[in-house]
Amino acid sequence: MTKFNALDLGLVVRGHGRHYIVEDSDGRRFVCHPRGKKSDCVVGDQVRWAPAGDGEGVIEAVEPRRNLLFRQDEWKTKSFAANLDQLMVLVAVEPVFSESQLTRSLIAAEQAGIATTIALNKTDLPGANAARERLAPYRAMGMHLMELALKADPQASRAQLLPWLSGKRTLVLGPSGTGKSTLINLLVPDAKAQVGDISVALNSGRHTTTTTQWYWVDPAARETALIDSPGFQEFGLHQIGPQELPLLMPDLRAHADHCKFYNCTHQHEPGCGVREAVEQGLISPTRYRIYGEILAQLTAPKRW
Ligand SMILES: Nc1nc2c(ncn2[C@@H]2O[C@H](COP(=O)(O)OP(=O)(O)OP(=O)(O)O)[C@@H](O)[C@H]2O)c(=O)[nH]1
Ligand SMILES: [Zn+2]
Repeated sequence: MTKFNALDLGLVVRGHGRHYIVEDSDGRRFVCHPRGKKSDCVVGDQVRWAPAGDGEGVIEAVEPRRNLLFRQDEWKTKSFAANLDQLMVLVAVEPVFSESQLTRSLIAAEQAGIATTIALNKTDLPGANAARERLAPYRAMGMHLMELALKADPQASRAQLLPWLSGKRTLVLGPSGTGKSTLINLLVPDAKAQVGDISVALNSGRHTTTTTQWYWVDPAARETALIDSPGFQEFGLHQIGPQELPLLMPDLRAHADHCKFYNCTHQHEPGCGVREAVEQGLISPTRYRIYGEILAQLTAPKRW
């Protein structure tokens, strides 16, 4: 309990630098300023806030988060969103996706305790089988996979997506060109309107592709949300300890307890269960290589 409990609860649906768009329980949106550093918030946060007139308000406190998905580059933390029910990592047959970025997203979600699905779009293209093969190790490690053709077969894609999304708050992450706009437009009929006038009023309409966007798939009931996060170049995982890293990769984790040394880094130690599994073809060499790359970053001295 805080002294702010008597205040209204609002949902942060967008951030614009130092101010945020907060939606009240009736779906009205207000431009809010946080009071002090303590109320720094991210999209998806529940906040205690008070109206300040003229469609504006003050955020007094951020409610405790269920989870927070973020990336941690060497010096900078970048939050995607909070209080998520699930994550969709959207990749496509074309452009060919980076397995390193995919793996990094999965590791961050695993650490944050957020259930993840990999969705493969553009399965109508001839490269679909090659993409499926690249995703086979992820399926084998127990990941949930979904196949889509958002543009080529919108009806089937919609029918597949809607029950999975229903009643949930789903963050969509994925590289540029995979079909995120197509996805939003397919499922959110008034997407443009939801990004809305407030952004324009703030003279920050230009930020709409560089800031996380909250969309209601069902604007009347407001129970199903898609959260669209802008693309990124780097996905740092500096929030993760080197020992923790293999435990966040299900395929490595399955073999890590066969190692001779309890603190095995799975790099060059004798009697390493992980390297044995790679040699036996039980762990994908690409995944193992990516593990080594991330580990090197996590154990390197900080650059000054
Ligand atoms: N063949 C095929 N093309 C698709 C499909 N879905 C989307 N595309 C195309 O892929 C391209 C990229 O789609 P967008 O929805 O703009 O992708 P985006 O991820 O929003 O890309 P950015 O705006 O760069 O972030 C467009 O030319 C789409 O028409 C599909 O199911 N099959
Ligand atoms: Zn080992």
